[in-house]
Amino acid sequence: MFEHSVKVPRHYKVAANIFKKVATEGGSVKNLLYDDKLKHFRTNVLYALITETIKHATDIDKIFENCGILAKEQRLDPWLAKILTAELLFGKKALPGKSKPELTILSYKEQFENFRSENPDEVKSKETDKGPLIPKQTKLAALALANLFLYSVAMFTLPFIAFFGVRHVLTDYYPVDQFTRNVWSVVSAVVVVNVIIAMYVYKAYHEKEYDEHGNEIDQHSYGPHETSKKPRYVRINTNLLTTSDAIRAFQDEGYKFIRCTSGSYDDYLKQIQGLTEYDFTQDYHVKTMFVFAPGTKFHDHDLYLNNQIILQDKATALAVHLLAPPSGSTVLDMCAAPGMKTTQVAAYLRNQGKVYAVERNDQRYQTLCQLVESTSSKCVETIHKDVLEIKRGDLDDVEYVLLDPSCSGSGMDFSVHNYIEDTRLAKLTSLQEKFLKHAMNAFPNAKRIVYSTCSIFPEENERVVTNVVKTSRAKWRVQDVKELLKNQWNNYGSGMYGSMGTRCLYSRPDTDMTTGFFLAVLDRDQKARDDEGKNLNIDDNKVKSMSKDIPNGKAVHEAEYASTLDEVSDVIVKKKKKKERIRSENESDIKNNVTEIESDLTKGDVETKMKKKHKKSKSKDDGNDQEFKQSVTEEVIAEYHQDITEVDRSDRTDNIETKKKKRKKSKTLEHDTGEDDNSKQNHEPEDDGLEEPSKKKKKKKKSEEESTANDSSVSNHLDFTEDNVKEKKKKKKKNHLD
Ligand SMILES: C[S@@+](CC[C@H](N)C(=O)[O-])C[C@H]1O[C@@H](n2cnc3c(N)ncnc32)[C@H](O)[C@@H]1O
Repeated sequence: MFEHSVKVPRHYKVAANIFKKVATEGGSVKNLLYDDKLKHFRTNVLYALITETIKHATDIDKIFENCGILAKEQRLDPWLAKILTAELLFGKKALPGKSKPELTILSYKEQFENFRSENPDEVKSKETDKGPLIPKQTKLAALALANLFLYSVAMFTLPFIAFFGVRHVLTDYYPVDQFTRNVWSVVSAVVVVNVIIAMYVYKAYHEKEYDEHGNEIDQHSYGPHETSKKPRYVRINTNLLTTSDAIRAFQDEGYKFIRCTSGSYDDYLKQIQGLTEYDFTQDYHVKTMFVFAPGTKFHDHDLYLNNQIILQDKATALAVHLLAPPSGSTVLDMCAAPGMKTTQVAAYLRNQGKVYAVERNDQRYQTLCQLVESTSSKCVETIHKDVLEIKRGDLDDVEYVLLDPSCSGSGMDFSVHNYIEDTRLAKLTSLQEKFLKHAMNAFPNAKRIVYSTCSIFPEENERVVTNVVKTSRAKWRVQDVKELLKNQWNNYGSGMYGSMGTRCLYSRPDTDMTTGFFLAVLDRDQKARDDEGKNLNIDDNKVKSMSKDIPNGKAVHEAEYASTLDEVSDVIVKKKKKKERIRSENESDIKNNVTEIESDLTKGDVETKMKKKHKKSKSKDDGNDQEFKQSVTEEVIAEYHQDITEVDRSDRTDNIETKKKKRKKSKTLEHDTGEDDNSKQNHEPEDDGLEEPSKKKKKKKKSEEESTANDSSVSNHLDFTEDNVKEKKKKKKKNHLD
């Protein structure tokens, strides 16, 4: 049954019109295809279809005559009928749609076939299917050899001609000595040799690439470092176009939609390797993404120019796929420009919710804004800022974090980036760790972080993740992507970094047919989140007010704190004991112990201890030696702060010494500034944060101050405790005066 509403694919109609013009008015197919109206059609597909029809026109006429199809099917356009028949019998051997003309031709298929087999002499088309006498590749090879021959002839003749020519001219026309004559002759020969070499190099540089079938590979349709094997991935911007409309539009242009027939990722990989230039299929994981044959052009395509489709690699799209923020949620893209993932998140959220897209670099920020605007990513709020300056309390509503920091880009083309200086790599990894720590600490309601890079160096990947997660006091867990992708993936992180490494994903050009990419999914431990929430309720405002009074979490120098000396010392002793106990326990218990330690410093405990110590100190303070009291207070408070920091550090499973060394090293490296990295996703230079020393020094100082004040929950806790101590002291002083 045909459906009246189903239209004939547009490229068949266009082909029929051109075929009719060529047949009735004359003219060349190529010229007729150079029509601006056809710019978004795949002209090579149209060309192939029309020439195939012309080639078999006599055979088709005979077949039609024999079947009487045109007499029986009065409403069937004969030109279209011939195009469709050529496609069915000599082209793709199938008709994709369910339009009336297609179904009519299909209903005659058997008769057509019978006639062909019964009249092999009349219909010779099968033989002509064998293709040209000399294959395209052979022609190309012959051309290349001829070129080479030409250059070698030039190389062995022209320098001699130059040498003897100049010598002859100088001898006959210019009275110069023999030495000068020889010099000029040799110079001219050398110049000619170099000119020939330069021409050869220039030609080689601009040489077109051909695939194994001899078809030209369009180098502009790939990214700067993409290999010819990589398919063309097209993401549908579902803010502007539905996937079903996209499928229809591609079909209208002559592409055949190939459905993935089996349930496994491996079968899908086999399938996409066999895609012809006429086919496309849906990506196995990201359902809003379609896969076309390598080299498929889209840069002039209307859908691309209208931002309805985005040319984005599949691997990078996995980051958002695995972040999986539900519609309505709040997402932070920490390093957003040019905005591929930002706009993908917006589409994923169906523009419901919020996406904060942060970018530091001026120019890249402009690009980000443009892409956000043009893709109609309405739920995105762009923020032009260094993301490390966004502090706890600034974006507390963030639930999902996308962290795609600057990296070496080694995944874009291994051959180009397989060498990276150790110092540069160290600088990058130090920054990447800093970003990840910040993602973990500055957004109290964040549930999931996806950390990704387009690097294939484990130092920027598994090592960053394991180093940082180990210090997160069991608050964050690396999720197993194998489970998340239901076992339908093949490349994972290295076991060298333990199970955390193997839970991460790699996407590899040779096996996954994408750019090289890494990603890790980190989920906040639910219990830690609840605890954090409680802490936040208590001290959120206090932290803010204290941060003004107590810059950088340093000790407070108030004289009235004197009488808390002993009390604070008690706390320190207790904390030291706990610290020892924590060290001896295994990793899974660390969280509970830390909570225990923290509870030692809660308001109630401190209050009770203060009351006790107040009595003691009152008797000691009878001498009213305020100066002495003040200096000792300062000493003890400083000791108290140092101790808390120590406990915090020792709680971590990392070796504290190594960590200190690392910190020291990374600080030095930050001062050793490096040049800006070049973005692989955009032509603008990517701000990788490795900038000049003077700027960096200032920024480093600033960010150190901020990170001390904001980075860890311990410093919040510290502020909170100090706040209570201060309050208690005020009360105590008041009582004392009374
Ligand atoms: C790998 S690119 C991000 C690509 C982006 N996620 C996408 O999919 O289109 C890294 C970006 O982070 C930006 N960046 C580097 N340091 C930053 C910082 N401290 N704050 C905000 N953005 C930063 C760089 O300028 C660069 O644009």
